Amino acid sequence: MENQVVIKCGGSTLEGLPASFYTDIKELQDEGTAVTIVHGGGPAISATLKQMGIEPQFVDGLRVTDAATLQVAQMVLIGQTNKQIVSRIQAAGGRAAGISGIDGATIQVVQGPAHLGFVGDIHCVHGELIAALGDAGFIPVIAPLGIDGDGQIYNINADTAAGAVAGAAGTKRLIMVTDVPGVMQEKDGVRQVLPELDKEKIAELIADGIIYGGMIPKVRAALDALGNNVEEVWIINGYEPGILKKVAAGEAVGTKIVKEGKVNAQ
Ligand SMILES: Nc1ncnc2c1ncn2[C@@H]1O[C@H](COP(=O)(O)OP(=O)(O)O)[C@@H](O)[C@H]1O
Ligand SMILES: CC(=O)N[C@@H](CCC(=O)OP(=O)(O)O)C(=O)O
Repeated sequence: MENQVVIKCGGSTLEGLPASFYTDIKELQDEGTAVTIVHGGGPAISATLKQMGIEPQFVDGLRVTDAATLQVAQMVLIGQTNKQIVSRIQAAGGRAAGISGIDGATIQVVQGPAHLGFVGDIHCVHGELIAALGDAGFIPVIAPLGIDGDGQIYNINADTAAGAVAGAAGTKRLIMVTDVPGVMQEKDGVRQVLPELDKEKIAELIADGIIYGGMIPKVRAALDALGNNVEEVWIINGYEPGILKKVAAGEAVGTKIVKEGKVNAQ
């Protein structure tokens, strides 16, 4: 299909996404857009870790992943979150198939920085399994785990995974669905959405602590995707009814991440 979109569903939103969100995904597919979903599940992983008496730890929005944490991440991402999304798309009348980046070595990684433990740096994306599912009429739903050349499994931030999948597939649009209306900054005492951001502005906002935590991997993955020929990256709020259709129609919603020097005056 000509028209491709990767939609990253953040774990922050999964419990609260309206049924219409999944109907919109099905309709986009019906209208001829090849939709691939990459999902997170950070809050659910953290909740399970806490139930087990393990305190979650993050560095710049990335989870420090020891062997026990990796097991929990696999259990939650594959066993819980992935199937939740697949079942909701199917309840909306669509057909979806859940995999993780482990299957078909779809997301090939190497060990990332040692202090993060089993967190993979993406080496390459093998898109054959995603393409095969799409060609057979299924919406691929991908959990953010990867595998190295020795068969070791790694945890991957879902924003990073989505950016890499979009870049490898030559996708036009990457839509990051989260629980806030976009990247926000306080202006005149009011928190406002920044409609456009480029690399320079993002670096400034991270340095000033205005972009922090889980928003850091999101904006970094957005910039990486633009560097890999993805044309448009959006950060939007999944709770807003009809938001996917608004993006598809080119309406100005959320924050659009643009290539360096292309930011419009605000
Ligand atoms: N400048 C910012 N504007 C909006 N949200 C921000 C900003 N900086 C950090 N955040 C945080 O990033 C969160 C979204 O990232 P994350 O929790 O990882 O969500 P997701 O699970 O959707 O990936 C927001 O809920 C907010 O707490
Ligand atoms: C390495 C790393 O941070 N992995 C993430 C994977 C899930 C994720 O990214 O979920 P969200 O999109 O909901 O944040 C984690 O363990 O939380």
